[in-house]
Amino acid sequence: MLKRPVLRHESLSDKIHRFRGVLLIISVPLLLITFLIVLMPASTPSQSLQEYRNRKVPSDLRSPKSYAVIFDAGSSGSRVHVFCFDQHLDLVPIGKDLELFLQTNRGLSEYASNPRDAANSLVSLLDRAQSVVPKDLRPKTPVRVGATAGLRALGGDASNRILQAVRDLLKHRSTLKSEPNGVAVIDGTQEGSYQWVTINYLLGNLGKEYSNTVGVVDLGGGSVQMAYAISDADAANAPRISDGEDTYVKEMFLMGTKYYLYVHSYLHYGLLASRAEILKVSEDSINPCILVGYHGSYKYGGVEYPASASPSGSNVDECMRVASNALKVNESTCMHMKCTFGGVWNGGGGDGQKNLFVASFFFDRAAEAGFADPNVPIAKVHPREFREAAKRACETKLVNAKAAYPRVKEENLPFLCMDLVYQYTLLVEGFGLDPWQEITLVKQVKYRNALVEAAWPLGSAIEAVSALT
Ligand SMILES: O=c1[nH]cnc2c1ncn2[C@@H]1O[C@H](COP(=O)(O)OP(=O)(O)O)[C@@H](O)[C@H]1O
Ligand SMILES: [Ca+2]
Repeated sequence: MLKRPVLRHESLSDKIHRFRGVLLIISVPLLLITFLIVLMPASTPSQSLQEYRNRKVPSDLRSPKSYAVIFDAGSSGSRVHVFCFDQHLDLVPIGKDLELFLQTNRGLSEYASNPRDAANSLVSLLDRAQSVVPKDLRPKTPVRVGATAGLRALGGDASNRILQAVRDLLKHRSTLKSEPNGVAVIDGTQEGSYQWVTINYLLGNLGKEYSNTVGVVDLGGGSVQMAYAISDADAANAPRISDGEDTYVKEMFLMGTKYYLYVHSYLHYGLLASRAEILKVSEDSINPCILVGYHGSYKYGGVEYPASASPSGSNVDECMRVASNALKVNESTCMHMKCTFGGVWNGGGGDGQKNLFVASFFFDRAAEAGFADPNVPIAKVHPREFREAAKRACETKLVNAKAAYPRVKEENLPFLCMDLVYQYTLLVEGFGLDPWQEITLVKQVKYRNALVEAAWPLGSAIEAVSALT
């Protein structure tokens, strides 16, 4: 035991001399720890997921449950997902469901000139999300806000001011744990790879060989992503990219397995953005994709495009020609072995792409057009069904459209032929799929007898939670 110091003035060197034994005992382990920290490689989030699954953490050292709150600030609406994981990184119920999922139908980018209103549009989602996380776990529960194509396209100052207002909101209105870069525009590559993780996690594919995983396509309002696992050899031969471009191949460690993911996101080619691209390439305001009887305009990203039907009505073949021009399928030069569209490498295909899970607007429009059952979360279809449905829609007059398509929202009716043609053209001419190949349209995936949204936030939650230990 240390002796009580006597009350007298000692010089620093006297003190060091007197406590040299203690100092030696303390400094040796400290030096050792410092040495280890310096030598340890910085772990990436995906590495930590592998470590998380492989490491045995004594259960008394960690709370048995970890929550994650993920906001998806999409171009056409904001959503919040709350997940709860056990120690094995399996989802456990929150109430009677496996996730809390809520949404608004106005994206943050629609409040471009008013960052405070943008942030306030998340208040009700935040309050509900926070209320399902037990109070004592809130300060340990990561909260992320990932903004996608809407803020990506808005860019610059306006986007930064909105993100800052959202950070302020989280700080003042919640006790959840903010991460340093937790409120941000996520890049398309991240969005695509999270979507791949979500679907393959829910299907129980993580940890299997790459050839037993499924590929994903996610058609949002502003952008569309494709992601699938490729072989080591294909990854090694992937085209080099120049500065400023997104890399094509992302390396991920998941459940003890290393994957090479081919990922690409096409900004301006989401379903709502594509309407603007299609209207831009038709010579005048007359467009062969618009239902006869419509004379008006289409507003996207703060710009208004004149949009009117041709007197002879919409026509599936002519509309396909315009859609194909909008995709620049044949126009741009392909510098790689094979391209999708716009000069983008196609990833080489292979086993990781043979099974495709196609999400978001593909499912919605197929259900609205009547060839996917809206009450079942998954539908197996063929790309040609989009063309067949398009043909029927293109032949419909606007006056009859409401009765023929009761599920379609009023504002989308004039564009139904355009949307279905675009979806077919994107799959077949853009991504090069065989019109007769079976694909799976997916809204939700069944996981332990409950349904979970087939969207990227779960992939982000898995990453956030695995980085906690
Ligand atoms: O959690 C989800 N579950 C099911 N569908 C979703 C979810 N999140 C987004 N979607 C689909 O994506 C469409 C809109 O895309 P979003 O607004 O996210 O555009 P973005 O991804 O281009 O930013 C929605 O209409 C819906 O079909
Ligand atoms: Ca989205």
